[in-house]
Amino acid sequence: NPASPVRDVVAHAVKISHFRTKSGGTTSNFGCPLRNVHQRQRPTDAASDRSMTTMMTAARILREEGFSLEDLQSEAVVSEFSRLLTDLPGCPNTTVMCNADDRFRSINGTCNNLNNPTWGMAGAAQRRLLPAAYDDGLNLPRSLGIDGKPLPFARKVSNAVHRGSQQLKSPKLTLQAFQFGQFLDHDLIITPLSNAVDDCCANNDDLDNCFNINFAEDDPYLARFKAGYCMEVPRSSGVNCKSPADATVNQRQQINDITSYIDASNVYGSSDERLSSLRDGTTPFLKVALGADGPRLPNGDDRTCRSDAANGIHCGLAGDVRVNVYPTLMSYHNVFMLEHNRLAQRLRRDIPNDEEAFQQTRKLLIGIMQKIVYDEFLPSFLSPEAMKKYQLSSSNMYKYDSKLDATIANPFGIAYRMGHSWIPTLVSVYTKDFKLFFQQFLNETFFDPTLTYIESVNGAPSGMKGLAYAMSALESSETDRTIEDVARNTLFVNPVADTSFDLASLNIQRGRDHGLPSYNEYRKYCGLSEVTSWSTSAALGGLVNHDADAIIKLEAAGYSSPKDIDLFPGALSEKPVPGGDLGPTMECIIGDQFHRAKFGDRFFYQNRGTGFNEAQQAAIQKYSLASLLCRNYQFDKVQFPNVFRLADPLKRCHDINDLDIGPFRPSTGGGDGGNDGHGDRGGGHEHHPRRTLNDIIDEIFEQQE
Ligand code: HEM
Ligand SMILES: [Ca+2]
Repeated sequence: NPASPVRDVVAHAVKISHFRTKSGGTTSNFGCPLRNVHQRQRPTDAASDRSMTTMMTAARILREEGFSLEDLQSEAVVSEFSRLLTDLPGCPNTTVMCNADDRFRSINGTCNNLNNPTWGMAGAAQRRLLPAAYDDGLNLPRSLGIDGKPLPFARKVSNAVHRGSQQLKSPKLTLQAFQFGQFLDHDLIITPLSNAVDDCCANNDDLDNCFNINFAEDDPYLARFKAGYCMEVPRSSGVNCKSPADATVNQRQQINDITSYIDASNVYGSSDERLSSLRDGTTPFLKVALGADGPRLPNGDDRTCRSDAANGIHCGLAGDVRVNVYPTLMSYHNVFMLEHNRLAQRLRRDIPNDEEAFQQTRKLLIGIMQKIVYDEFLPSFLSPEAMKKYQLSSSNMYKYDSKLDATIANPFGIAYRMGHSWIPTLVSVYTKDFKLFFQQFLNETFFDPTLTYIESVNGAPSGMKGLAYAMSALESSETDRTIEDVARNTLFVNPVADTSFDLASLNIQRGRDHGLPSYNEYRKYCGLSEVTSWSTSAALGGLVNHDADAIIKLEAAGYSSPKDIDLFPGALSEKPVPGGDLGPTMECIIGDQFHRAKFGDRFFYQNRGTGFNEAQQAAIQKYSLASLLCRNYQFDKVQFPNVFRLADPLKRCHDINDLDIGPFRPSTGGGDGGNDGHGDRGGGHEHHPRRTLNDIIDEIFEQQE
């Protein structure tokens, strides 16, 4: 009877675990660079991570004692774990109560799907497309190939596949695509890291919590990565759950800490607490700080970036915790926050109730974000075939499908890192007429908001705006398997500690950490041919999706079988689908996720009941990111209608219409005549005798124009 030794065994494991992790828990800023990126949102997480470790240790002991994987799924074992380990992170429970009449989406994504209220919520386990391929079937990272030989080191794959000619420019995409791409990612997913141990390099063998990238040989490109160097990689936090792909097995699943819907959670946060830290009291506005060049993102905790408070350089605060990672990302957070306040200023005149005005503004901004994603961003790099297959264009008929789970797919979190290929070598600040003002190596600016503080004096652009001008003046890096050395060799470089990171290696390692099966398995999942041979003739014959060079590089990476290739390097090496920038496996994983984020979102802007009516939809569809940038950052001219497309002509902002706010007014439903882009700014105080900080800032803003 497998139940009888359970108590003893689990108790034993608990003891071992407490001994091992007694020092764990707190994270200090700039200790572990990756923890700074993936900052946790809940204070109790370290305890949950330790309980998870205990459970996994106990599971291993049980297996050594002859328990099968199936025994471990038994009610007796599962309930004993939950009894002893009160902090054991649970799978999302399904007892959330919903009100079907709620007019606005919840802040944490619950109750979007009324039959499955936890779908897409913040804190949900990521959705698997295929059963996990953990070494032990439960928890340990995928480290072995199909013949049982170890997979090549992630860094070795990175050197062979992702290193290449630097600074090749995309012939199609402006740098706006790169930055909006990351900003959008930060609306969709953040995978929290295990906090069970503080120092992963000192706990290299603790595979429950750490999966460092180790070097057994001299690295050919950087002395820093010498034999024995440990690139510190905490594992993603685990929850012990069943996945939809393999509903019979409880196994380690990864979490998404933010809402999976495109709901501007990067602007508003994914919890009430975060929203209330961002909102200006109970007014319809978001908080701002008063910068030298007008309102800007409010100040956050100065320990969350390389701040310099003595010189007025502060970290920013936004809906997503990664706002400070990189200055142009911050510039995007900033412009969407400003847009919220601009729209709120216009809407509040007709909506006297502050809460209603806030929610209506939020809903409108989300609609605008969705329009930009589906009609501007995705078609700038997905093939027409994928756009059609996944019905991504707003011109497709819309019908909400309550059977579609929009929860982020685990492999999407790896595949969508294709945007790392767009990362440029330099971060630039340009003037309004697209002349270079300042340039710096991108990796020198990580976690450093200084560039956003450049003041607009003596011909200088303001920092937030100048970063945005540069993104229209420049190209993204070419969409290919090459990742610039600023991210591949010197990501988060620390010359004092003599440490550095490689983003490509991390993407590969993270896929193995999550137990993602090989690239070949995803090809099969997507209905594509298998990768069966290294021979270039076979690659060119049977595998028309590969360029010959790619297959040689993948072989040189040291995989013993082509069936072992990891998802990220394999899918990023594919030959693009005609008319698009990505190969068929990327398009399959990314296309399906965006299909779900559209048709599986009950509050999608095109869903008439809960979204917008026809006139409102039409107004949103006429608006554009180009116009939004014009209004808030006072561009002179910008690519129009699609800022992501290099080929689109530069149009003067003066000639680009503002959003027609008329259809969003509750009573009139008529046009507002505000299409000159200026007409609707002033005089918004009649209905609101109390002047908010935003009113004052707005006045300053208007005086400057
Ligand atoms: C300055 C540019 C960028 C830097 C420095 C950067 C850095 C990072 C880092 C350090 C991680 C975590 C890696 C790990 O621990 O596994 C990450 C994750 C990720 N990145 Fe980037 N990235 C950048 C741009 C982009 C872009 C342009 C995109 C997409 C268009 C993107 C998509 C993603 C995605 C989807 C993840 C996974 C997020 C999660 O699950 O938590 N990133 N990035
Ligand atoms: Ca979201």
